[in-house]
Amino acid sequence: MLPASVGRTSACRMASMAQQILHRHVGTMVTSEHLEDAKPYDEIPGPKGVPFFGSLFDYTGLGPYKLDKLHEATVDRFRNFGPIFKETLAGVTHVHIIDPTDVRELFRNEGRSPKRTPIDAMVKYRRTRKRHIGMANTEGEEWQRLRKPVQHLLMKPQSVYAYIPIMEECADDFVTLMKETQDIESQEVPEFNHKMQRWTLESVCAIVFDTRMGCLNTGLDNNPEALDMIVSVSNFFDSLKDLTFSFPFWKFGITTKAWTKFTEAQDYFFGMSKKYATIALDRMKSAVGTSTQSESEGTFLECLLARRDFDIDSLCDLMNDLMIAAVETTASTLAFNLYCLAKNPEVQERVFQEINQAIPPGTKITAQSLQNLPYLKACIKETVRVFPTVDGTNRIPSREIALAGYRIPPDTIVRIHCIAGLMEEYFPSPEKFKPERWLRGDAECENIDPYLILPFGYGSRMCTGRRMAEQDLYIMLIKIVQNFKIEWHHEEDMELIFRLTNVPDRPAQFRFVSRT
Ligand code: HEM
Repeated sequence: MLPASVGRTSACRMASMAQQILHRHVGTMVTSEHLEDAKPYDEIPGPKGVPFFGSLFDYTGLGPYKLDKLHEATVDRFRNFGPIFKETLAGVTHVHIIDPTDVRELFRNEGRSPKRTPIDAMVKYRRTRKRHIGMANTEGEEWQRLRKPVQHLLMKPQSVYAYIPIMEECADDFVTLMKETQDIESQEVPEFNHKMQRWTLESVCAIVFDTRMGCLNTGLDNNPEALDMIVSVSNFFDSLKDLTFSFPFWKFGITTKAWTKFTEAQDYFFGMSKKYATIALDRMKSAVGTSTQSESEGTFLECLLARRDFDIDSLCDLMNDLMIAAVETTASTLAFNLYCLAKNPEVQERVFQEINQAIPPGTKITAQSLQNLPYLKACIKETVRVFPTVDGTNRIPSREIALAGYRIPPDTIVRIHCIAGLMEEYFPSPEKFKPERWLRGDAECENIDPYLILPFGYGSRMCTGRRMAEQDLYIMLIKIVQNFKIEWHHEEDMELIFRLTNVPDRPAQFRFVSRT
């Protein structure tokens, strides 16, 4: 189930890397306090490359790697160069780290307003529309201002529990859609990848837009708004990929087909956000005096609208950012989870038994019942280890620090990888799908370094949607496992490919055998 390159390196290179890792854990730990002992930045190893382009050609047909198998290339780079390497691609240099000691050190030095690289195409689009570049792309005090209210509404467990009923409603509708569209003979659900995206879109909009869009209705033709939203989301991701992986004409103001698609999709999102924000605002105005209007009571949208420090356009951009960040990541994570359950029937059976006990058929999901699903949660963790939907994040330290024994000057882009779980140098028997290792009390669990696998990033700038995504996944998996036995009846395994995030490399055509 693991990518082919894992475990392919020579024994000699692996032994040397294992030695380095061991030395770094038990030997003198180089931290920023040890800056004076650290080697110069220029000595950080890495591929040589050519002027300006760097090692870009390694990822084209001319080189050893494939861009859509970026995680394999990165594993190989770490094996060749050790736990830190430096690489230039098209004029931009990144330092890459993987060792938890270095990851901890970097986050320890990230300061109150951690800096991360923005998505340039989104910044350009927002600037052409004379709007704010958005929380995920901004930094400093402005980032803090935008993040604070969202943090409160999306990261506090109590706030996220309040979304359980609406998430359950969406998950029930998704199962109904599956049943209505399932092919009787093959028991597959046609276009299942696309349907999973419709589910995440419906669920995130139900919370952020405060409305049920109807993306899970069978007869979408009668719902042009939902249809346009689905098409716009898909156009947005396709065009963002085109803009990222081809020559950036858009940076020079040249309009291409991809740029037009990209801007039209976002104009559509903005229009929709404005429509639903206005509806909520009108509702709040007409309710003045009859209900509480506060920053902590009401729906997600009402709480944000009640704040005086948010103008309506910034709020709409924030709604779009949340929707964009949620759709593909959560849908791919669901696909990989279903795949792991299908490939490991005994694990699936244990999940089924646990769900049956915690949430007997016919009962509603509650915050309390979600506490009683340790094995399901361990399964999700194990799936994310094997299939990291987001392969990492980055930070740009504002002062000089030392990582892996090298000096890192301020403003260097340091990429933190989330693929250590695929490497035997860091993770025991990585080829085994073993949720048990994440169960509290398990000897292996106690030894997993908390900085080894950070699928949602870390610190004050970690994923704002983490709790929401996890809760949505628990609920969706509960519903699917309650209703179906999931089977993978194809000869070939599912793998991940890089498309900005890591997504399944093939249609997620499972066989769903009804349990009723
Ligand atoms: C399985 C699903 C998801 C994964 C794996 C994921 C992963 C990530 C990661 C790795 C980051 C970077 C964090 C860092 O730099 O430390 C991030 C940022 C972010 N995510 Fe997620 N995410 C997921 C779902 C969601 C959802 C559902 C939402 C919204 C409802 C969301 C909203 C955001 C936002 C707004 C940021 C930028 C935060 C900031 O810059 O302050 N994500 N996500």
